[in-house]
Amino acid sequence: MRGAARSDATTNGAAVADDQPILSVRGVTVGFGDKIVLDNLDLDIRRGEILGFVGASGAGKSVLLRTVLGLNKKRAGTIRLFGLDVDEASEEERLRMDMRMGVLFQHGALFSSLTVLENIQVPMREYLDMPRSLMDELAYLKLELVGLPADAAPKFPSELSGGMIKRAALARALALDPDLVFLDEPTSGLDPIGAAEFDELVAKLRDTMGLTVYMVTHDLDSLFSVCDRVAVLGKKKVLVEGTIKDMLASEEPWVKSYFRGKRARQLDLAGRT
Ligand SMILES: Nc1ncnc2c1ncn2[C@@H]1O[C@H](COP(=O)(O)OP(=O)(O)OP(=O)(O)O)[C@@H](O)[C@H]1O
Repeated sequence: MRGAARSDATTNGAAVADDQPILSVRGVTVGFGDKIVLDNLDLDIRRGEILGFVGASGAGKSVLLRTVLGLNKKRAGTIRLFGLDVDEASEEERLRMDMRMGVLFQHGALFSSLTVLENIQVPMREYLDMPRSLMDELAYLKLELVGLPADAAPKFPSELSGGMIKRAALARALALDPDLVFLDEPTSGLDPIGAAEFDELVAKLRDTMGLTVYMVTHDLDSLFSVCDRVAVLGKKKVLVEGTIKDMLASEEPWVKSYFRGKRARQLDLAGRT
């Protein structure tokens, strides 16, 4: 793991030791009506790692993400974030947890009626009470962090390329200096060069800021180039988890066809490990 390990004097009073998962999901069941989407699912994310989360379309990757973020209700199980059980957290603790997480959603990445600068400032306005000039200064720093020029600040999302939109959305996800970021299909819709550049940026941020990254992706290149570990969702659970080498060695049918199937062979990914 390349990420910077550090002990965690947290702002919510819950100390997470370096070797403890930053996110721990145990026995989580989620359903809608009589349809069970996730059944008794377990998952851990370790501090400083980039975890790639994959699975067939409709397997429930977004449902799990939304459940972790508190946007979907679970029927059973526990979710611990930063060492705290989310169900036992006080309102104030929950707020502080929220401030330590950044999210880049697959769709609706930016508010179309706000400029890039205003988009980045949305979480600042929501959670922090600071003067406008300081917010501007911080937002420009975030722009620089994600490799966007300062002249992107006054632009509206419709004036940006797909790659710039992803970067601006990442800048917004980083607005509050989170410890943990969730990226839902961050490279979808980007050309291969744009996608590779975005992957490099994510790895650089993890290395320099010690970020922990939970990345939902279908992008085999991302999985091979930046993810430390991969978790595969199937049959309503995490079917297999481990390194890319573990994925390449797995005989689980979906994992085998995904990582050693035609597309993977075309990309000659196995040769890169
Ligand atoms: N609010 C909801 N109400 C009812 N069913 C839902 C709801 N949200 C998700 N589902 C269902 O849960 C299942 C899993 O959906 P989800 O969006 O998590 O899949 P996914 O793995 O993220 O797929 P993709 O890779 O295509 O984005 C789907 O069958 C979906 O229709």
